[in-house]
Amino acid sequence: MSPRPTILVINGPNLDMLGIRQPEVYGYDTLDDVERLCRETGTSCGVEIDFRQSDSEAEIMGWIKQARGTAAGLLINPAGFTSTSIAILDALLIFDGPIIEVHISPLFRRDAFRHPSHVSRAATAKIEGFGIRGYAFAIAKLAELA
Ligand SMILES: O=C1C[C@@](O)(C(=O)O)C[C@@H](O)[C@@H]1O
Repeated sequence: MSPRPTILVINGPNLDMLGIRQPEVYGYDTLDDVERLCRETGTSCGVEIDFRQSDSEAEIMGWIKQARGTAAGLLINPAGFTSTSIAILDALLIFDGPIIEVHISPLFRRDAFRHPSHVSRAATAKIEGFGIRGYAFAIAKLAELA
C-alpha cells in the first residue's frame, strides 16, 4: 500500500492562545481542538497531517522550504504575518503543491489593516470567516488535490 500523502498545517503567531485570545472574535476552541479537527478530517480523507505552530517568521519560512517535495499540500493560517510578510510569500512561491490560506475570523468585516494579504498571492484558495471549520474544509480540498 502506498503511503498516505502528507498535508502540512502551519499556524502563525499567537494562534497557540486560541480559546483565551479574543474569544468574541475567534471563539472558545483551542489550538488542540483545531489539531484534533485536522487529524479527524485527515483520517476521513486519507491524508496524514503534520500540524505546527510558531511565533517565528524564520521558523515558518524554514518549514515551508522543507515541505517542497515532501508535503502534498499546505494549509497556512499566517495570522499576524498575513499583511506584513513578503518573506513568507516568497517561501510559499517555492512550494510545488496546492496552498490554502485559512483565517478563522471574517477579515473582510474587520480592521482595514488586516485586509491585504501578501500570502494570498501564492494561494490556490482562501477560506475565512467559517471559524475553525475552515481548517476542515481546507484539508478536504487539499486531500482532493493531493
Ligand atoms: O492572528 C490572527 C488570526 C487570523 O489569521 C484569523 O485566523 O482570523 C486573522 C489575523 O488578522 C490575526 O492577526
